Order: sequence, then C-alpha cells, then structure tokens
Amino acid sequence: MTDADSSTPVAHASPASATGEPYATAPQEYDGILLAGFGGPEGQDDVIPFLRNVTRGRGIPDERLEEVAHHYRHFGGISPINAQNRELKRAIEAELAARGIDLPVYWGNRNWAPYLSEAVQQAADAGDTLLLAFATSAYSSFSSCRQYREDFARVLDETGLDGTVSIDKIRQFFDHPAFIDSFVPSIAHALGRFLDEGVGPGATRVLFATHSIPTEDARRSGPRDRDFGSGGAYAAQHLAVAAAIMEKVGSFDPRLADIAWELVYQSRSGPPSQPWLEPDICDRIEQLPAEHVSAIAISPIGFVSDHMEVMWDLDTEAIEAADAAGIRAVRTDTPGADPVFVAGIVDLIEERIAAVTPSERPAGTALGPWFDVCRPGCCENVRAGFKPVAAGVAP
Ligand SMILES: CC1=C(CCC(=O)O)c2cc3nc(cc4[nH]c(cc5[nH]c(cc1n2)c(C)c5CCC(=O)O)c(CCC(=O)O)c4C)C(CCC(=O)O)=C3C
Ligand SMILES: [Fe+2]
Repeated sequence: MTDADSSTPVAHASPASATGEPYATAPQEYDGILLAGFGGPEGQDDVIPFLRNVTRGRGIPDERLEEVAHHYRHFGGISPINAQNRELKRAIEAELAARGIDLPVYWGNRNWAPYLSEAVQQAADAGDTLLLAFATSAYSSFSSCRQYREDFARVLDETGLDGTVSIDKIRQFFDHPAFIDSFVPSIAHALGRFLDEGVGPGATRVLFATHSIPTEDARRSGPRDRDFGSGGAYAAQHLAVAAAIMEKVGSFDPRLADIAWELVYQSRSGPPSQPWLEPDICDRIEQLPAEHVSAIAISPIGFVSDHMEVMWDLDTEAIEAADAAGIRAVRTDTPGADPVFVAGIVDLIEERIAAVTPSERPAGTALGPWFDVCRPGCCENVRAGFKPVAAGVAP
C-alpha cells in the first residue's frame, strides 16, 4: 500500500479534537504494521547481554545484573515473551487477512533480537516506509509509552533511515473494550470457583497487579496539563481499568458483583532510596489474613502476556507468599493471543487508518479513548529527562 501522499514523512495529526488532545485527522495509507515488543532472552548466554540492553546507558555492573538474572536462569535463561510475540504476530496477520487488509506485519523488540532496527530495515528494504506501530504496552508512563517512542527515534537514527521511514504509534489502549474484556472470564471463573467451594464473598478479593515504576515517573505520566492524582495517568488508568473489569465480572456472574478489589504493584527495582509505587503485592498478601481474606484472584492487568514478570513475580513469588499466608490464590489470564484482544488490535489499526473521530472510538472507561499523538512533555523520565522521540511531538 504505497501512494504518493504517504511518501513524505510528516506529523500525521493536529491538536484539533473536542478534548484538545491530538488525534489523527486524516486517513493514512500505511505501508505496514510494526509490532514493537520488549524482547527477552532465549537461552542462558543471552541473559546478561539482554539485561545490559534493558539497562543501557546506566552503567549497572554485571554483578548487579546477575542478581536479576537468576529469575531468567531459573527458567533455563528463556523468557516466553518472544514466543508469545511470534504468536501474536501470526494472529494479527491472520485477522488482517480475514478482514481483507493487505498490510505486512514487521516485528521488532526494544531489548533483544529480533531488534526494532532489523524490523525497520526489513520494512525499508521492502519499500514500506510509512509504518504504524503497535507497542505491547497498554498504559501511559515513561517505560510503557515514551520509551518505545525514544527507541523508534534511536533505531531510525542508527539505521540511517530517519527521513526515509516514519513511524506512527497506535494510542495507549488500556481502556479499549477488547483489552478489558480479555481479562474478565478467567477472573469470573476463579472467583466463582471460590464461592462454589464455600469461601464467603467477603473473604474473597481480587488483586490487580501491575509493574511498579518510580513515583516520580508515575507523577509525570500522561499529559502535563491534566491532573490525574498522585500516581499520575499511570495509576489512574489502572484503577479505571480494574473498575471496568469488575463491572463486567459482576455482569458475567451476579454473585460476584460486590467482591472487593485493589490495585497492587510488583517487580520493583532501583535503589531503596528511590520511592516506587506501592503497595507491593507480596506485602499486601501478608496482611490479608488479618483482614479475613482467604482466597484471592491475581489479575496481571499491567501486562499483555505471560512473560517473566508474570512467571516469576506472580506465579512464583506471589503464589509462595499466598501459600505462606494460608491464602488460596489463582493467577488469572493475560490477553496473550486471545481472539478478542487480537480483534481489538486490528480495530485499533483500522481506527487509525481511517482517522475515526474520537467520539466514535470505543472507550471502556471515562479516561478514554486515549489520544493518538503524545504532546510535548508527556511521560518524562525522571532519571534521564527528554531524549529525541518518534511518533509524536518533540521533546
Ligand atoms: C511499566 C513497565 C512494564 C510494562 C509495560 C511494558 O510491557 O512495556 C515493564 C515490562 C517489562 N519489564 C521487563 C523486564 C525488565 N524490566 C526491568 C526494569 C524496569 N521495568 C520498568 C517498568 C516496566 N517494565 C522500570 C521502571 C524498570 C526499571 C528501570 C529500567 O530499567 O528501565 C528490567 C531490568 C532489571 C531490573 O531492574 O529488575 C527487566 C529485566 C519485561 C520482560 C519480561 C521478560 O523478559 O519476559 C517486560 C515485558
Ligand atoms: Fe520492566
């Protein structure tokens, strides 16, 4: 899909919507989709080089990296994340084909092979120069939005393709109904089983888990001129998604309408002196017996697939914490390649190609639909400030 209009790299949006947020205002003839993943190691020898990539530019010594490496070492040095993104790519391709949309999908990662630079080079070699990126990260924050945009800018620079290839990015999709819906059935089943087994509704709780981030990154997440409270857009989006999921869980099974839930954080890193979002999931689990909670469903709403942060921090550490506290715990599903989620991704692609107006876009919470193009100052990194970005307005 190449035409004369799409050959010049331009900013494909203007701040002209009802909410003042920048939405795409003209339909675009994209040449291809760029599936942008985090990346993960696929063998013991990959682990330290992968961790060096993740922490690039921060001079963290290998001894410190080896401490994080043991999560990966425990599973043979293999994160399932790349296999999951291969599957997601195939599923997106199949859904595009089923809808008669003729767009190639290029897949590249921020931190491990296949790298974003390879994907972008592959696209350029095929003459596909106007790309629409889908990053496997639903919420607003430096780590989950802006860092992907910085990496796009970095690889365009490194490959010398800046000015030849341009990359737009699909809006943060935390509150897309397809994303929300994909969490619902397994939570409802887990809670329903607890009740069937005689656990009282008051002794049952849902812990919605997401990646902790530095509180300063959280405060700076999302656009600067809107106040989302102390956790910034990041925490506000997660709270809104959790509430929307619980609404649907209650419709799925009316017995579950009043089950209590809370948002907890996992996978904290960084020095103890730096505050990160709390409470930590394992700390909360320890406190729950005193609150007469005996069964929990843990729903990883911060992640789109069952990668290492889910396998280690939830399936290993949080489940152990629950065992130690005498609490029955079930970790519920991530979207993965669930057909509902995949259809939602292709809806987002179609929405952007057609420049659907915001009022006609699906939104599962009052915070959405999120906007297409980040404004200046969105999601600043507390540690590094602003670097060049693609898919938006600099800085
Ligand atoms: C918000 C967020 C998401 C969700 C959004 C998204 O999905 O993008 C996410 C995902 C992931 N984080 C992952 C892995 C890691 N994250 C790290 C470090 C960090 N994450 C952070 C935040 C996030 N991270 C932050 C603020 C840091 C510290 C500073 C830094 O280093 O930027 C480190 C370094 C070691 C350490 O410090 O623990 C590792 C190894 C993997 C891959 C898992 C696998 O391999 O299967 C995935 C999907
Ligand atoms: Fe992370």
